[in-house]
Amino acid sequence: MPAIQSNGVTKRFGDGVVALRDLDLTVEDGEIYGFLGPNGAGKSTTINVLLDFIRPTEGTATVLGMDAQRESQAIRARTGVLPDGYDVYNRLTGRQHVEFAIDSKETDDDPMALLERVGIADAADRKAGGYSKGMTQRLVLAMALVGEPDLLILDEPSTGLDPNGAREMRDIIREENARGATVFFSSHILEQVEAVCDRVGILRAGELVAEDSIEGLRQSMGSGSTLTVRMTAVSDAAVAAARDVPGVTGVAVDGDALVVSIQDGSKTAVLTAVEEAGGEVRDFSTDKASLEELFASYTDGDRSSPRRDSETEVEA
Ligand SMILES: Nc1ncnc2c1ncn2[C@@H]1O[C@H](COP(=O)(O)OP(=O)(O)OP(=O)(O)O)[C@@H](O)[C@H]1O
Repeated sequence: MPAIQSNGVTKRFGDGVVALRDLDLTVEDGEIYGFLGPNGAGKSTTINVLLDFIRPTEGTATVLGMDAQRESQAIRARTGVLPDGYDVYNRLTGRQHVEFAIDSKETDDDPMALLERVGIADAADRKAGGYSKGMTQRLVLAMALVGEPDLLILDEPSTGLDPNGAREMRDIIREENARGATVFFSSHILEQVEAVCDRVGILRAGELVAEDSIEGLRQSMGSGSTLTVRMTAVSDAAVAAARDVPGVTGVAVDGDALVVSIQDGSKTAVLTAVEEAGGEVRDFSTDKASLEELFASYTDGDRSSPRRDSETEVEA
């Protein structure tokens, strides 16, 4: 049974904004799934539908095998949520926030142990209204961890965190997953996703445009990698030989180096061809398509504007 499944979910807001368009999403039990997309792609809207904070215009979703609309309370009892822009209670302390979550979920967690885990134990008895952005994010994470949830849904979990905080967040995601939790998190910070995810889905203007492992996405994009071959001297014969290798999509000369765009698997063939053409290879290196390029290739040209259509529905 998948941990999350959406079937043809469409969400229209007023003004004809189509935030989600026929979204079919499957997150398997036990995986860490990164939900990527530029601003306005529909990530938070998806999460809000899964948690029944908003209702889809069309389609259905299940979470932990339960209907997202009809069984939302039972879902939330087994899910830890870090929502986008959670408002803390200014006059309650961090410890009181966690105690509140423990009472709501009727668990026997130790609030201090949770605050320790997210790195804000020393601020436990300060009012949360005085917390910095990153401290607030850590506090909300501590609340999400209450009760060892089966599923963690984290909306942009690294927002406001310094590099140490972002690393600690990744560690916690891995620990929770090792304990058995499924983790679904949204992000536009690509390194976060690459570092921890089993699979990623890329959302663009409310549609899932790609879904795979990072490695799988790289391969399917077909941009392969760039092979830089440093030579004693670059000859026309070496350039021609490299160009003739199947899988080579481009060859440029940069000083004493050949810069060859290749599909995965063509590297050895290029080196052999260059040497057979009389070239002397001093050394070589490969650069994979960067994650930034990968992301841009799926989302370019539509950073913020969702599609619009003529049908409108005003959100209650
Ligand atoms: N309550 C609402 N009323 C009207 N439009 C909305 C509402 N909530 C979201 N939208 C619109 O739906 C689209 C998707 O927004 P959403 O917040 O889901 O994107 P996101 O991928 O989470 O973006 P970000 O990375 O900026 O948080 C946007 O165009 C947004 O303006």
